[in-house]
Amino acid sequence: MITVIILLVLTIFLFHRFRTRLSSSAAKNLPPGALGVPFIGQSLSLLGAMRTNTAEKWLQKRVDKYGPVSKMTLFGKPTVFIHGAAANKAVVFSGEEGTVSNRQVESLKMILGKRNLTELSGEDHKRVRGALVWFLRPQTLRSYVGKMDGEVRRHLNMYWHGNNEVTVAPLMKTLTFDIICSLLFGIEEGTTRKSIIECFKTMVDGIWSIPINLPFTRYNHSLKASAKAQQILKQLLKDKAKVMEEEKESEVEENDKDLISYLLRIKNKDKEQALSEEEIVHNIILLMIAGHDTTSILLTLMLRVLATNPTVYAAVLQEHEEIGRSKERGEALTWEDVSKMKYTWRVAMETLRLYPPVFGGFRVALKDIQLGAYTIPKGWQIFWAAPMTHLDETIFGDPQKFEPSRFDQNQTPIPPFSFIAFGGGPRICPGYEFAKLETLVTIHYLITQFTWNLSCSQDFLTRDPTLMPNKGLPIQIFPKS
Ligand code: HEM
Repeated sequence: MITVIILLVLTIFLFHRFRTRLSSSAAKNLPPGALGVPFIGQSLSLLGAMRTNTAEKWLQKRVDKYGPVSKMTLFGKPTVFIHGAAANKAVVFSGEEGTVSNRQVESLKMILGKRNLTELSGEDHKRVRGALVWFLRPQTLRSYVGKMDGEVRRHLNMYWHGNNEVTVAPLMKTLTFDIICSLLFGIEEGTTRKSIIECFKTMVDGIWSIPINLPFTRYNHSLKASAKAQQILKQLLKDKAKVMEEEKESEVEENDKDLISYLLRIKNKDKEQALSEEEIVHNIILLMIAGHDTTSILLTLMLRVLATNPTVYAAVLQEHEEIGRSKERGEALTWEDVSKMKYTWRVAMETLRLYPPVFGGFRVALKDIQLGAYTIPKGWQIFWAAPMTHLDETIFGDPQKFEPSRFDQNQTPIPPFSFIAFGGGPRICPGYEFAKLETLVTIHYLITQFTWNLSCSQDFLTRDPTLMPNKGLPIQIFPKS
């Protein structure tokens, strides 16, 4: 009974807020499309389509009916959906201060924490992003290749060798989570890592959900998991700060610093800690989610592509066998070895074109924006979706064909604002180089140590909320001698 009353009051309140906001936009030339039931609008229908991996078709229907710009209601907010390179340029890639800002769905903000990078704008965004980008740049990553190499080999010895069949998706999640924990945060194997992993599994579940905080909702479970993860991370920060206090500056080896120590150490011009404790914790959570739930999907889908495309498999294998021949047995890969894996990276990019792990994202209009004949009113949410542009046959001819040569820089370059698996503009993914290194090192050891066959006859993709083969991609594996 109490639940019903709460829901009723919530609905009346939201309906009122929604009506007030809409009436101020009435005079403008709004894009076509219906806003639907207040607050809910098209959210459930889109979420349903995502779960059955038919969201592209769902959006294509809108594009066919209304054109590339249309309005709807998503996750409680009036929203304009945009499609195509021109709209991507105007919104996703727009660096113009004061026109658009990033906007994540309410559930993401509350689960990741309100000081996470995707919620910050202006100077705050530059300050925090600058700190993360410094740590994720190639010059810093170079010194991590050996450690990453060690993590991948340890993982294969623990979870792959000695088995005839494995399920790829959960293993790739474990691997990428372990790499992030160890390389970025200095959280090595043990109880802290285990408790954090458990929290993250639950957190991810509620990220794209309707933000109704009642005991039975996914959103509620995710919020609780987030609170627990934040507690663990705050304690970790305290422990690191204590160690740093005791450490003499001369003992701080540049390469031994993990991202947390680095973030605790950087100072602003007044010689105060540049990032608050809350900002560090919220951004560790962001990096853990953004960094492992994306690359793990890419790796899973690459294994699927390699299992079903013998020509691509043979070319990738050749590239890695050549690199392997120049190494002593057991010798770790170097930055130079990884930079030779050009064809493999094209295969990764083509995989991301067809199956972008991040379906799309949100921005918010900071003032009225004119897009073609339509106005996007100030305060409205803007929704962009990567697969729509990636499957546009005017940009990528024969778009369903798997063709890594599209990403060969010596051939015709990809038109600007058309490949958006990593987003674009001032928000473009800062983890690109990290993801690239991790993907290439992992594929090297997988393809030189194993062959594999898909063992699930009815294999298809779902999005719940992230892209995934329905059964997690079980495969039979055969170690090479
Ligand atoms: C295949 C792997 C990955 C893909 C496809 C991917 C994709 C994306 C996309 C689409 C965005 C949104 C960009 C926008 O709004 O314009 C994003 C943002 C972000 N990604 Fe990644 N990502 C990947 C790996 C990583 C990794 C490994 C990390 C960290 C180690 C990372 C950290 C971030 C962060 C911090 C943001 C927020 C940037 C901001 O708001 O300024 N990502 N990523």
